[in-house]
Amino acid sequence: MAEPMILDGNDVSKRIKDKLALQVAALEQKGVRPCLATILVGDDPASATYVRMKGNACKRLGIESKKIELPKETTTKELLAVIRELNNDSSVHGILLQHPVPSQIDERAAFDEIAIEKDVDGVTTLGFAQNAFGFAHYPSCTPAAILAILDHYQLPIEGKHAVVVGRSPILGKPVSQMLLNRNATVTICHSRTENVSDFVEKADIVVAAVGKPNFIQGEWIKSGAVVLDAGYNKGNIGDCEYDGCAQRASAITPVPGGVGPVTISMLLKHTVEAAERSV
Ligand SMILES: Nc1nc2c(c(=O)[nH]1)N[C@@H](CN(C=O)c1ccc(C(=O)N[C@@H](CCC(=O)O)C(=O)O)cc1)CN2
Repeated sequence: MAEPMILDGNDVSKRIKDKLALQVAALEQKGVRPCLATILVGDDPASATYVRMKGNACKRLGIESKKIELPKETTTKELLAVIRELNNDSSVHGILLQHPVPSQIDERAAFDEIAIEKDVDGVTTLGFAQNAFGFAHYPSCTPAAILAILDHYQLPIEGKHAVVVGRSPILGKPVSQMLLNRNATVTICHSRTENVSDFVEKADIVVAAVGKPNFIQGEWIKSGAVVLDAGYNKGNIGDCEYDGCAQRASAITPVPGGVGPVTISMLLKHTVEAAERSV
């Protein structure tokens, strides 16, 4: 197989941010500065890194970021009160609660406390349902990034067999719905699927969203398939065994530099759009 096309997330991300810079400047003319509130609960170092990356990306684009850090003992009740306060703060356009939260917190209740118009991370039950019907303003950011990469490289979705490995509420499930809404035939594999390789072998588009380093093996990949690796495992290792998958794929996202940077750009994009809608 010829060398695959490398789907360059840093390039896609830069193009998105270049457009956003113009939108931010236009908002400034109207006296509006987009503002994203980030909530980090506890001291998980990876989560702290991702929140910092989001804050830095906001700063570079002229988006305000309001950083809220809560101790790991925070209760659900306390977290809900913080979210309610942000919902009522008209200077805040988007709210991001970093996942995962400590185990004593009811994460679903916390996500669902976010007002739909500020759910720029696409985590509420209502946002999820709107996404399933195909009219969400803000689909969750990694699924949106995967679609943005496919579209940027004009890789066809309609009629293709997409196999999504993983069924998490902010990644596997919503990306499956988005691919279905774009007329792909979608198969979802998960932790109880027997012989995952039997399904991946038939895929034209593979979305790896398992959370297990190097889980998807090169020999599972059909020749010419498009591989999107949404894994962000420790040590910047994706869910796909890259070298093996790249030997068979026609196009593939690297880790790092693939889906990750576009995920952050999607969060910025949604925040700017929320600010535009607030005017
Ligand atoms: N509320 C949310 N929580 C989490 C989400 C999310 O979308 N919303 N996603 C993941 C982690 N994540 C963002 O939060 C994330 C992970 C990795 C990257 C990224 O750009 N990675 C870089 C490499 C990073 C590095 O250099 O250290 C890359 O792939 O190039 C972005 C976002 C879990 N939680």
